[in-house]
Amino acid sequence: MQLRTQNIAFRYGKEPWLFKNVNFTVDPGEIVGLVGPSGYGKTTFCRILAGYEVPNKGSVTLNGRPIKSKRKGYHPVQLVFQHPEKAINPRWKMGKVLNEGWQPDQQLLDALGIEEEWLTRFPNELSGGELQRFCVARALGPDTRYLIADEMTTMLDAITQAQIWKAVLKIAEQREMGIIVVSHEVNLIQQLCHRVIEIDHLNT
Ligand SMILES: Nc1ncnc2c1ncn2[C@@H]1O[C@H](COP(=O)(O)OP(=O)(O)OP(=O)(O)O)[C@@H](O)[C@H]1O
Repeated sequence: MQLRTQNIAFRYGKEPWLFKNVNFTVDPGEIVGLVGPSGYGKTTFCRILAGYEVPNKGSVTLNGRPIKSKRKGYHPVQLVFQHPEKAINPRWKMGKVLNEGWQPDQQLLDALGIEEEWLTRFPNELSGGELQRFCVARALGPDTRYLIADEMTTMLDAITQAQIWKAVLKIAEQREMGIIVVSHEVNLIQQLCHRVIEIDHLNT
């Protein structure tokens, strides 16, 4: 199930083009780094892959079929970004947040260090790192074929970062899930990725 963009171009409204003619592929089980200066469109590109934005031109396909919009059911390309507090309904208790798209099993909760007592709390009663574990669990449903980690662990301490990546990599290997890692942390990218693409080079 290859994830592929063909000749995609995108701009916000009448702003200048952020990118044009982008051809990009990720294979199942592959871990690809996406790096580049701030403001060059990495997050926007990820949002297109995950169906949150529609490109002005070109197509995004999974296994040769056009990818559906985020609004229509569980999306096979899941995006986890830097700010979990913006991705979680503040009025829901964490148990409900966790089971929004699927029901993660105890093994995954343990691997991500999610504690039972957190499930009855509201999001504002947890730390950013604790909340991010829920966002990761939520994104790892059985129908996830690709995970996009957009600065996913940037705000976390080294131990939490390692714990989360260990759990994610194990699942990715078991399921042949592809991962796109966006990060400004060179060490993290070097450690995790099979290949690295610079956003500048997406256009060439
Ligand atoms: N909703 C929006 N409407 C208009 N312009 C936007 C919108 N979202 C982002 N932009 C602009 O598009 C450009 C690319 O933003 P994007 O967040 O994709 O970059 P990035 O490479 O991920 O940056 P960073 O590394 O800082 O996260 C920026 O100039 C940004 O200001």
